[in-house]
Amino acid sequence: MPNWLLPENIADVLPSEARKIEELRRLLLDNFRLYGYELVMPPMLEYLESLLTGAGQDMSLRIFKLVDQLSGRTMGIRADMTTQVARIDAHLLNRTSVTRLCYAGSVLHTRPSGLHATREPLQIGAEIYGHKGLEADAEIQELALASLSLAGMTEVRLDLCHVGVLRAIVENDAKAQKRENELFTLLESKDVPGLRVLTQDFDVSTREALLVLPSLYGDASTIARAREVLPNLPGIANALDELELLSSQAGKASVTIDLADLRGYHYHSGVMFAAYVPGLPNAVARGGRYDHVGEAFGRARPATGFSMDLRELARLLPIAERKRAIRAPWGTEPALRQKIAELRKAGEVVIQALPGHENDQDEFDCDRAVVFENGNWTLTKLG
Ligand SMILES: N[C@@H](Cc1c[nH]c[nH+]1)C(=O)O
Repeated sequence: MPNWLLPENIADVLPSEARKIEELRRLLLDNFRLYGYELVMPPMLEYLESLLTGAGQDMSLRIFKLVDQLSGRTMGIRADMTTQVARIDAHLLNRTSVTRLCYAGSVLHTRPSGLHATREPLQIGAEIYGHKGLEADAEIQELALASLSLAGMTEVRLDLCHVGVLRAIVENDAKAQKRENELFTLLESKDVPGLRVLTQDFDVSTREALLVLPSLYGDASTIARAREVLPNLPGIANALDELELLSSQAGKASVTIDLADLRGYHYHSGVMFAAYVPGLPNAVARGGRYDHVGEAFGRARPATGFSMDLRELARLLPIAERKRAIRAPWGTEPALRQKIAELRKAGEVVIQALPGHENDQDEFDCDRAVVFENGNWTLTKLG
């Protein structure tokens, strides 16, 4: 095998793509800042226990593991930055007020999350800690949609669901409680025959509610349908109220309610959303409430947030136009160097041609040049 081959679902990012990704990263982080989010940079790897704290069991399967030569302990490479940021909020910042944090960095997945998905997403996201009301969820939803709009996505579908519905159904039935994880898996894949088998000895009302969940899918009117067919439990009513409010605040995005869509990491505790755009089978952004992660770190803090993969998002954007640039000769003469410095200070790309490579500026469109004319270095247009 040639030694320049990369592992499956791992890829280099070449110049034009890298530029799109980087421009998007700056645009989104700058926008997060306008909403008051502070940037944090958690480490690429940590002790495994810490990465697993508060995260669902599926997280362990997603994490690459290695041994720390200094401590002999097992370390993991992060598969998701959200729980790392929750750790920062819980332990390092120790604030009692509302804290808004954002981040951007590579994560690694042992397996790709979709057919053509990369195993090294470039995750960018924002999280709010310290507010348990729906207002924080609404802000996160707005920020996620604003981010997609900034990235040029005009057609967005927002799938909303709520862990509270399943939790309320299951809490009522001791047998169902013991099988909660299996229920999650079957509901995620909408495996109704599997659900029928698993729920055989559950309470009749629990069973009926669980079997109807996969069919509670569709536009916002699904909420009214759910109120009719699901048991009248306070947890369910509350979850449906929350979904109703958020679906009314989705702006131009088209809203779909899917009460069985509990995909993603199993740390979410309330409303969850996934955003889809044409051309991408996997969700382009995911988010939701996860109030118990901070608790697992020893400091209960309500939390909600969203994240997305910049690589996936950038793939959907048109190829960036070649940037205009200025060609300059290579030289050490002070007047030439000063002219070049001035142009760069003014934001121009100036590429000094190395001797013998005068026409090698693939990435750039050199439409001007610095030339020596009448005793001065001046700028001239190239035809
Ligand atoms: N990190 C989660 C989404 C999320 C961010 N904050 C809360 N939820 C994911 O990638 O699925």
